[in-house]
Amino acid sequence: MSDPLHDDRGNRDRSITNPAGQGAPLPGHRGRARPAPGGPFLIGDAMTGGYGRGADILHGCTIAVDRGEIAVIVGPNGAGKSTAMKAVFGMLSLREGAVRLDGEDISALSPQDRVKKGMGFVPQTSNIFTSLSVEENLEMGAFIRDDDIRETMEQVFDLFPILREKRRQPAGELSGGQRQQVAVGRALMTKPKVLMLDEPTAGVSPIVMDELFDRIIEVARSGLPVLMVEQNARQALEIADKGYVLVQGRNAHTGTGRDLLADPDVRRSFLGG
Ligand SMILES: Nc1ncnc2c1ncn2[C@@H]1O[C@H](COP(=O)(O)OP(=O)(O)OP(=O)(O)O)[C@@H](O)[C@H]1O
Repeated sequence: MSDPLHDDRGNRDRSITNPAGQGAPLPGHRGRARPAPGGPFLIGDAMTGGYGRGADILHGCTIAVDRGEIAVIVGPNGAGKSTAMKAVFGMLSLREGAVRLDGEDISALSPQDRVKKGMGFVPQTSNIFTSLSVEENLEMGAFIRDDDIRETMEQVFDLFPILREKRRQPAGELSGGQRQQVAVGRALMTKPKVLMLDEPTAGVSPIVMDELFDRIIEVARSGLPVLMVEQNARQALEIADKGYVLVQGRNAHTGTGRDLLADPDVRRSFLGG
């Protein structure tokens, strides 16, 4: 049992405490997880709202992530998972509820201003520029910065070594899993304080999914909280410190990943028994 990432059943260790000396600090690194002084680090609190003038999609829905955590949002198709993420990122206006980042109410800010406040958001689709090279995509990711971005780019290449190898290739020529790495890397280029991922493993093979999850764990271990939506509920809950099951825009179940995986109700309704 010398591999720190696996337990004796071959499962990944879900704790995200940074083992001493392991790995270089990642973009947004803030050291070891500290307890939150006033509520979660990022919270979309009791959010109610929908798109434009349409009917409400979210009904008092709450999602949050704390420092040092991976929080995962799961639920059936159309449950409002992506909508909840978009609401936290400021892409739809809420009729009720609030979004707070590090204790500050940011509900009135535009998505771009939320990026400046430290949100890194990777949307589900159209999350890279296919005609630009990998390196150019990463440079575009740093658009809000006017300091030297080389160190951050090196950190992204350390996290995703294949991107260093393919840095001059058009991103559109990469495999699905590699494109997702570009998308996550782009978000990391802003040196965010929290990373939000909408279905980072959409359309990739189980092996690639596992690898992406490993990298996401590594990001979280570096001290950067990760809030993500996932279709692969069981696998995602296995790496989640906190899980939210949404149904029809409402919180149906909330708990640690482990608790939700063990909950007979959750198992029956969402995990196929
Ligand atoms: N841009 C939009 N304009 C209007 N309605 C939308 C828009 N995007 C999503 N919806 C509606 O909001 C509801 C929730 O969709 P959403 O994409 O948030 O669900 P989801 O849980 O992420 O589902 P999936 O797993 O299928 O992606 C659906 O009824 C959908 O039709």
